[in-house]
Amino acid sequence: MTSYSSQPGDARAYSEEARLSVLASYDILDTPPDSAFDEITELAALLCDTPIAVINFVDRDRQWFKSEKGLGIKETPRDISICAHVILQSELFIVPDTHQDPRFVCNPLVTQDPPLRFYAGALLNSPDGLPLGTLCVLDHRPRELTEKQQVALTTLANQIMKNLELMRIQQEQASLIQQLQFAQQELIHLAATDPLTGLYNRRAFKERLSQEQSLIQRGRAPAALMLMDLDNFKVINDDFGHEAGDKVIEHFASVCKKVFRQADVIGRWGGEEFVVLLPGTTETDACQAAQRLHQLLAQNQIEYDGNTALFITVSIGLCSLSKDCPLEEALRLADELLYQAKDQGRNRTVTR
Ligand SMILES: Nc1nc2c(ncn2[C@@H]2O[C@H](COP(=O)(O)OP(=O)(O)OP(=O)(O)O)[C@@H](O)[C@H]2O)c(=O)[nH]1
Repeated sequence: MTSYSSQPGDARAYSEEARLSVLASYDILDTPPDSAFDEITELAALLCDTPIAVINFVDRDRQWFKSEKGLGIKETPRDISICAHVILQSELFIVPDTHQDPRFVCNPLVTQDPPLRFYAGALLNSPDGLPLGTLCVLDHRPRELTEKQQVALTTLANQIMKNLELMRIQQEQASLIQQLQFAQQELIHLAATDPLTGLYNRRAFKERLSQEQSLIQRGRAPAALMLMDLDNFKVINDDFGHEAGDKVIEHFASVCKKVFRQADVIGRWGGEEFVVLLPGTTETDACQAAQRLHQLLAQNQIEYDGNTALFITVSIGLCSLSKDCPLEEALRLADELLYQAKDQGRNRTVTR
């Protein structure tokens, strides 16, 4: 770690890495112009009666100007920065005539035409005392600042830091609000999701179903509704254990996700019972989707425990959700049709 100290005898000593890390925490470097800062440079130039005023931050290898009046550049290398000297001081830094100061007489900003002859910089100190940059005023002629002008420059520098602090707090608040919104979305998602399958849970599915019914009552095309129950599921649990049963449920959910369309809503009704809402779908079309599901289940075995292959089948009751057959009636009907499918030997879809 580099430890910078100003001139021998100057008390100011700090870790340059710590200073740079505090500067980075304000996230101010390379930000667009901001009238809140431009107004301060304007005021500094006015109060100190100088043609040039600058708010700058001293980065690792450069000084970057957040706001400048009368200079016409956005940054300079740090090695020709006068402000880089200021951050090694603890007071207001004034160079009445750069031509008389051996530290700056060869500085390109001083030898250029027109030269910078006068410099006064007030430190921008972080709350824990680390110098981040300066508010400085410059002139093309040698001169002094009155005591009042010195107080004004220092006060404006303090105002800049208060402004920066406020901006940082606002950024932190915005980021906290974003995190809260994200967590809220996550909670809403979790509250609506069955943890084992990632499908809608019964409560969320019912809510979606009611929405669909309201839309249908207002003229939207009827939807199809399927109630599905895995066949002889108890045997799987009994023969292979609950873990195998859970694996089967996950497998069934993933096959459903492949079979049904994006617009269809698949839910876990409870245990080994599932529901699907197919908006704007006729019973005939829904029946074809159900047949695809039966086929895909027949074609895809479930590998369990390395050497066990399980096949599953499902029984389905399928009906329409329409103006004439509202929600509760449709659910009752689908349940009745599902039982018929079981009675007729399972692994089938029964419609009215
Ligand atoms: N592993 C596991 N088993 C579950 C879960 N939910 C319900 N079950 C079990 O699923 C089995 C359902 O059995 P039954 O209602 O007799 O139905 P079935 O064996 O599928 O027979 P049919 O429906 O007549 O074909 C019960 O043993 C439940 O304990 C679950 O989340 N995981």
